[in-house]
Amino acid sequence: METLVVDHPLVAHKLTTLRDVRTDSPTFRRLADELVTLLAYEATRDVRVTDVTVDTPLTPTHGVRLARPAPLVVPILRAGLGMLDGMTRLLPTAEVGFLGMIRDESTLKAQTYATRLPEDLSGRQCYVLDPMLATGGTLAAAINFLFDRGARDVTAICLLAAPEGIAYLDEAFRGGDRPIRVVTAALDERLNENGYIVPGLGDAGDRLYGVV
Ligand SMILES: O=P(O)(O)OC[C@H]1O[C@H](OP(=O)(O)OP(=O)(O)O)[C@H](O)[C@@H]1O
Ligand SMILES: O=c1cc[nH]c(=O)[nH]1
Ligand SMILES: [Mg+2]
Repeated sequence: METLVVDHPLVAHKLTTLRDVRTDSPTFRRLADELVTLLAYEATRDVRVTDVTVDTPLTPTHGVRLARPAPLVVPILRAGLGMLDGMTRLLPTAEVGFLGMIRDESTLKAQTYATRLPEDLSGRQCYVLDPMLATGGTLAAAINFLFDRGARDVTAICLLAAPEGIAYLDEAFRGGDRPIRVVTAALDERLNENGYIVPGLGDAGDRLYGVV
């Protein structure tokens, strides 16, 4: 598994305000949206393209367009929804599938409450969106859903990741024949006793959408 921590002053600047406990929901939503676009620029570095010819006003020239089938973007509800617009702005031809997952806060195990994905993902490049990679249980389950349907490779875009979650994914998918990448704005210190990322930013879903 490959992990890329995007090292860029604009990313660090926006992440600092995102972490700030005084940042309100509207600002948090805007920053999450902006951050995902910056992370997506790096995350899509290997997106498949096909060669084309295009006519400029002066002459035909070579170019590329996104290959078919189009990539699939999969936000993990609820918090991952806050990253969808920022991603599709960069990849407008992508299709979108949905996974609804919630972590049981006493066992820290992920439960799936909604699945809306294409049946056949053979050969598809997939981009999973979830702001928080904590224990890694949620993302591992999501990646298994995609691989079970034939996805070719999976890139997860996370605003924050914990070392424990990276290690869990590395172990869970070791020796697999399909690539996995995690692109994140920061690799934080650790998980606390409640499974929250430290220093983190708290509960991403609650900060985006309120406590429900
Ligand atoms: O790596 P893990 O330990 O599995 O934890 C990470 C998950 O926890 C959060 O979702 P949550 O369960 O709070 O659901 P929500 O998006 O509805 O708030 C987060 O958005 C991830 O999906
Ligand atoms: O720190 C964390 C861990 C899991 N989910 C969150 O929203 N935040
Ligand atoms: Mg939550």
